[in-house]
Amino acid sequence: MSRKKDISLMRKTIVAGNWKMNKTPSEAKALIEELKPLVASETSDVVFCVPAIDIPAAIEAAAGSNIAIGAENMYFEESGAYTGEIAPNMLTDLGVKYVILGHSERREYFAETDETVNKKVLKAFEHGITPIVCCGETLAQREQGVTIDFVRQQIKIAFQGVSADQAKTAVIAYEPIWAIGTGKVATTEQAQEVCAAIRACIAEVYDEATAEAIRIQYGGSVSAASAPELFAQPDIDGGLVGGASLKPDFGKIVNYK
Ligand SMILES: O=C(CO)COP(=O)(O)O
Repeated sequence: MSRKKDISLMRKTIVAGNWKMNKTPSEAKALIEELKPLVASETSDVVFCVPAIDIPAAIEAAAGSNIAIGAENMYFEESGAYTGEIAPNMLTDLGVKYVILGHSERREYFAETDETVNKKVLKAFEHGITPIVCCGETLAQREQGVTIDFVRQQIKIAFQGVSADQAKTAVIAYEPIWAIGTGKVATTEQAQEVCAAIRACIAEVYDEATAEAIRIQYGGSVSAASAPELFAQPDIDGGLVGGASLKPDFGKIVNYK
């Protein structure tokens, strides 16, 4: 299914940084102060997803700017005996607006499954937090030619029980695992092909209007050099940026036009 660029213009670009396990609270404050003027933008939504312990400092440092603060993970219960976990209401209490769910590093190192990702997605919506739902294939899966089937399956499970109105507000991040932190960015064609397939999957599960509204990011070694071409693709509405989100280059990625 191919769609015209003029349709994609209706979706506002969203560029999110994923800091991963980097920066102490005081370093977070300093970095946000440094990047704040660089990421000012009228055309893109800008999100900094930071380690949970950095959230209060990040919220304070970002106050009055266009930066929204996101979390990198959360649990799917509001309270209870879940040592070490962070509840959605703890995040909203601080002013968190977004949460990354199902990042491949969480799936690989912390045993997250499509089913736990789905529970978290439902909980995020219940609490008014916009989920950034991650999906993406391994290099072996790409070489076996199963990328699209695999990603479709991840998305279908992640969105089980999510209403069309909720799905319209969600963000999906397509991050091929082989492109994360490797400097090996997917080609524009590869990224566009899978993002278009994700949008077609959303159209199948819901309807065209939902598919046209949902925002789909590409992630995996996004840089100031690769962002303009990637983000100009009809089905790519911005990026989820790791390493480059910790540097002044992030400003160039946000203001890629
Ligand atoms: O995992 C990523 C963002 O979530 C991508 O990381 P890099 O941009 O460092 O490759």
